[in-house]
Amino acid sequence: MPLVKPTTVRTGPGSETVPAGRDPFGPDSGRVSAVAGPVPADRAAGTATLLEVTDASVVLGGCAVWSAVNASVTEGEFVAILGPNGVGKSTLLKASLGLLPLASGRVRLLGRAPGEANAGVGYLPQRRSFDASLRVRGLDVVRLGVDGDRWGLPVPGRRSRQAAATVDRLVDLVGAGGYAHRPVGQLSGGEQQRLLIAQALARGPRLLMLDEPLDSLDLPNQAAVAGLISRICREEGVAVVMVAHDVNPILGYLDRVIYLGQGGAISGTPDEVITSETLTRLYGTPIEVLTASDGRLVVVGQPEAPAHHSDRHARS
Ligand SMILES: Nc1ncnc2c1ncn2[C@@H]1O[C@H](COP(=O)(O)OP(=O)(O)OP(=O)(O)O)[C@@H](O)[C@H]1O
Repeated sequence: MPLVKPTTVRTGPGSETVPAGRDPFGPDSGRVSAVAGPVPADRAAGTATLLEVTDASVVLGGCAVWSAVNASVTEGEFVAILGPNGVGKSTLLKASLGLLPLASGRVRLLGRAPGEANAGVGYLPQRRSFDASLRVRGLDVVRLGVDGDRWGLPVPGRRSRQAAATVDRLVDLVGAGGYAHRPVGQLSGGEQQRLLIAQALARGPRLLMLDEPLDSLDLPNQAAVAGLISRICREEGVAVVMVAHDVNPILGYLDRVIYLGQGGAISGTPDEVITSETLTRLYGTPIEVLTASDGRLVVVGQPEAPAHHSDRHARS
């Protein structure tokens, strides 16, 4: 029987999306300005359920990736999806977005069926990087998030100015002003990641879904990008669901974690979930969680992914 501890589901006032072409942070947007100060406490700590996964399962290539998963994300929360390689962390994001089908159960994203509300979600897929020879500027990468759906067609003057202003605000927000004019292929991994986060914020999403945004960054850059994501969550009121291999760079910022194991998931606060007892129960094998002298958590004995999942990235 899968080990699943359903998360608390709080209900709220439903959802809305920002129509394409409107400045997502403009005065009529209902959104918090990308350069404004902290959001009011009631907005940052809202009660609307943005993502609700109920008794869900996904089957890929004839094999169950996970089943009977329950999880939720509430407005303003910072939630990490954790677990070993191949356990289905990216699959949970993709199924939530309607990019992969559910075999059973239900997902509601911003109060709607998967795929119906994606304009209100900023999604950063796994392992995006730019070829070193790419001459496109960082600014243009962010701009693609604002009006990339127009496939290069010219936009009227006022909308073009609005889009440029939005790009400027987003570049400031992620601290990329010093290098956004340079070709993106020449930027460091951390700089590229900041620009991609700005792109994901371009439509003024209520929810950011980030798939291993700290992957392949060095420790100082992991800390800096983790701090940036937390600031976006707290100050802009954008909920964050982030897939991570290592919880340590984000541990101090997290409201909750969803820990995936073979057959199910457990969610709760990091203190509740990342314990020897809970992970041993999830994996059905002895797991030890050790705390290093600097406060970092080390999970010992975590099982590897099932063998049939070894070619996962080739097919996703
Ligand atoms: N399109 C697909 N067809 C068949 N199997 C797939 C497909 N996409 C993913 N899988 C399998 O589903 C499993 C879960 O993949 P997923 O990428 O979600 O894992 P993950 O936990 O995010 O892994 P990692 O930590 O390595 O990124 C993988 O082992 C993979 O082999």
